[in-house]
Amino acid sequence: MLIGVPKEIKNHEYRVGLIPSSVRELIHHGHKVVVQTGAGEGIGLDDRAYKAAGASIAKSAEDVFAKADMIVKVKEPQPRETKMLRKGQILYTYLHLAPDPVQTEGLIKSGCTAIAYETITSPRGGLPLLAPMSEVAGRMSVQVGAHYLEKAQGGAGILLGGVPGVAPAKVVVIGGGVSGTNAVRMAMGMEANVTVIDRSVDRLRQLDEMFGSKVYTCYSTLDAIEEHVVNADLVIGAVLVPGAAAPKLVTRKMIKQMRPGSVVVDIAIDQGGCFETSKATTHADPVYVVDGVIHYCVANMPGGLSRTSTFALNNATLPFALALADKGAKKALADDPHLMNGLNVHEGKITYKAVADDLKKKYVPAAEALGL
Ligand SMILES: NC(=O)C1=CN([C@@H]2O[C@H](COP(=O)(O)OP(=O)(O)OC[C@H]3O[C@@H](n4cnc5c(N)ncnc54)[C@H](O)[C@@H]3O)[C@@H](O)[C@H]2O)C=CC1
Ligand SMILES: CC(=O)C(=O)O
Ligand SMILES: [Mg+2]
Repeated sequence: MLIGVPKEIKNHEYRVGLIPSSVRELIHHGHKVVVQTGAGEGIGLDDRAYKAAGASIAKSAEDVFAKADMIVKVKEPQPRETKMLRKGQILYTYLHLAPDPVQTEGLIKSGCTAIAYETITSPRGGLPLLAPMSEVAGRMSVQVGAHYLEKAQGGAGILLGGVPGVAPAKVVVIGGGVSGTNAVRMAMGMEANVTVIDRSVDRLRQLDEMFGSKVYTCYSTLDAIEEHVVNADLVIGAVLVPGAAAPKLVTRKMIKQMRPGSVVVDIAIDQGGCFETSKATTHADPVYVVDGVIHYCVANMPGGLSRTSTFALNNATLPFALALADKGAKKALADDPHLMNGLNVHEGKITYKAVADDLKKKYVPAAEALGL
């Protein structure tokens, strides 16, 4: 199979779909790889490194999309990329379709086979291709939250950990999954006062065992969210209902009651966000203020730590890239129900139920769409 890697074009996105060592693995399996010139240069992976791994270098994204049987990317295709996709071509990348009718329509029209990293599952549970980026985003959320709490950034001028004799900041993490747990870990490390809210008691029990008495665990109800959010200095939104648009758990009224100069970081923004006041921002212009509260809603946070993130992502994506290349989409999907859960759109049909439901579109089960 010919595998193509275009340069990412989303704002300040320097991650790349395949690193040279992944290219080498694919070539070792008998495949060919074409990489757009400069695709990895933002993170120190230049064309020479790709050539040394056995890839050929293409001058443009058009070349890559025209030649490749499978496109391996990081972010959802931008409109000018979607236009280059075609029937029979595999697109393997993050998609986040539920809050994005325009992209979904583009993928339907293209006829391509679109496999979303974020809905592939694991026999051990969880979302193994989302997890590494959730780890990055969760850890980063506390770093950016601390930054925007600084006075010069518009924040309240509060140090997360306080100092002896001065109380630490109150950090509230909503959603205690992968990103939430990593946020908790960092906030604890900075000695903040940390509360984590989840709707899964099992998850709260695990967090309690993991972190002990230094973290307050709280069951997710409207009352609990309101009580903790209005008193917080930093709120991190980290919920997920896989594939579906994020529930709006924090209302505008709650935001209004927070102290001015407090900060909210909506990690869940790629699924539409869990604050009523959230709208997606970019690394170039990451924050805005609503009712005195700073909102950080960057939809590709790991893009800001692009080198670490690219290597972490490749560790998770490579096994499935190899399966897709070795067997072709249909057989690879048929052989592995967890990869099959990644199929979101195939030949014009939406094959992921939560996406179809959220967009009020027709759902066709993946096996049926593939003719299995
Ligand atoms: N902005 C960015 O750059 C990035 C965003 N993400 C996004 O972060 C979000 C979270 O991802 P993960 O941590 O991997 O998900 P996860 O599935 O590991 O954790 C989600 C948690 O949310 C909880 N939850 C669901 N509904 C809830 C509710 N009503 N109240 C409280 N808790 C609730 C679940 O019980 C679960 O523990 C996803 O939307 C993901 O796409 C991930 C990486 C980067
Ligand atoms: C998960 C995701 O959307 C990202 O890493 O950009
Ligand atoms: Mg505890």
